[in-house]
Amino acid sequence: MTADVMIDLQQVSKLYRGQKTPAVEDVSMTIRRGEIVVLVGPSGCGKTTTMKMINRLIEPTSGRIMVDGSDVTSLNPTELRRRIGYVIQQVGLFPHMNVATNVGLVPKMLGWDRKRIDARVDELLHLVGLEPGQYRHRLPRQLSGGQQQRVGVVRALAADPPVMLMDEPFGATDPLTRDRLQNEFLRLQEKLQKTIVFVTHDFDEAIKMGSRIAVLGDRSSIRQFDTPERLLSNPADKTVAQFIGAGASLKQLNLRRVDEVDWDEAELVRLDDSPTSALRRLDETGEWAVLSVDSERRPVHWITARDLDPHQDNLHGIGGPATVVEPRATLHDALDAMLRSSSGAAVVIDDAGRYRGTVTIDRLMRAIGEMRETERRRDRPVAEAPETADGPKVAAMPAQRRGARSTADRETP
Ligand SMILES: Nc1ncnc2c1ncn2[C@@H]1O[C@H](COP(=O)(O)OP(=O)(O)OP(=O)(O)O)[C@@H](O)[C@H]1O
Repeated sequence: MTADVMIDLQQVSKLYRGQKTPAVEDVSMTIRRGEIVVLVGPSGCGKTTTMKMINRLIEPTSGRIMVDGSDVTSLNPTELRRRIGYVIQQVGLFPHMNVATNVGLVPKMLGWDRKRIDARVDELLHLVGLEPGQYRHRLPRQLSGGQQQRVGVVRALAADPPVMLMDEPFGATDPLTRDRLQNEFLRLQEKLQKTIVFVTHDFDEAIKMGSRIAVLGDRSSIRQFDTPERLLSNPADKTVAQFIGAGASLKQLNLRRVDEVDWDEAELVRLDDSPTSALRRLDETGEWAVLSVDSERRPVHWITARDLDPHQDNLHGIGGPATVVEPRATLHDALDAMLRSSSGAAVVIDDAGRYRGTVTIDRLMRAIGEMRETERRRDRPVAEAPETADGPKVAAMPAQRRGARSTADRETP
């Protein structure tokens, strides 16, 4: 096993007691350090069984699983917990324990002293935007679903394991919260560089989260194991293509992020400004709307000439809502935000919610046009589109985006 490989499944099978056919049959897969590998496939195909064999929640019937060079069957439970964090959809927080106790559970089992555990808990809560003073003593039922999920994620990170297993970790949350949690997690991952196995039913989520995606068929057979870009552009067979579904080109909106396209500047007005001055700004600039911001420069409303009444004193409560996205959100998220505000623009904000720029529908259309053009170029004969040894070049995909991803790592068995 090379140093680059973190998890190695070697001809792994699982036959549950009393069953005639195995749930997982002869699966081999290598997962590299620092990548997020997503397992997707139809219900019952064996995703969860495959994942749970990695931390021995399920014992394989045959085959071998290596994690960071050690056979998992040789590791004792404490060692397994130290090396592998685990996050599940149902969160699995203990309801009678407060947030701090839940998060500190694994460090406590590992024998850390109180002070070290407390410091680690606070550090982790900060990391996911839960102010320790406010949240460490709350019980899980005193948190929203999204907050519970955040606590579930940091609990798995508590002992800083190099490997994380995540089983539909954001599945139980509403779409908006899910988007936010996904973005937050990707931001965390940029810093933490964990090796992650992630199970989901949702192909869009797979595209968004995965450095590579394994599309599984019956008994966890690997139909294709590839980068999201290559899965979308070169599905290995009809079944994979069907699974990806229609609109592969549009799905690529899940691959590009807001900070990879140019932003525009909105005309900003302050809430205390007068409607007359806002009208003047609209006239002078020829813009269809101005954006009101509060005293912290946080966006509030898009205001058009029609919204303005010169008899009012200020701009409080005037206009339609401005929907916002973070720089690491996908263009798909940005499109969602545009549609929700019907303003034709998503406002980009920083960590503190302050205005940074806008992504307009025109920019988005241009980005889609570029993606289409890249696809067309890719489909042309070799003489026109230079190919790598392993397949066609994915020219327009920014290579710096996710460290572990490369276009030359097709691994279709
Ligand atoms: N404890 C068990 N005993 C017997 N059969 C089981 C057991 N657990 C799972 N199975 C069977 O093994 C197969 C794979 O199950 P698994 O939960 O791994 O699939 P999955 O792809 O994760 O499904 P889903 O997406 O619906 O969660 C299924 O046919 C399931 O019925």
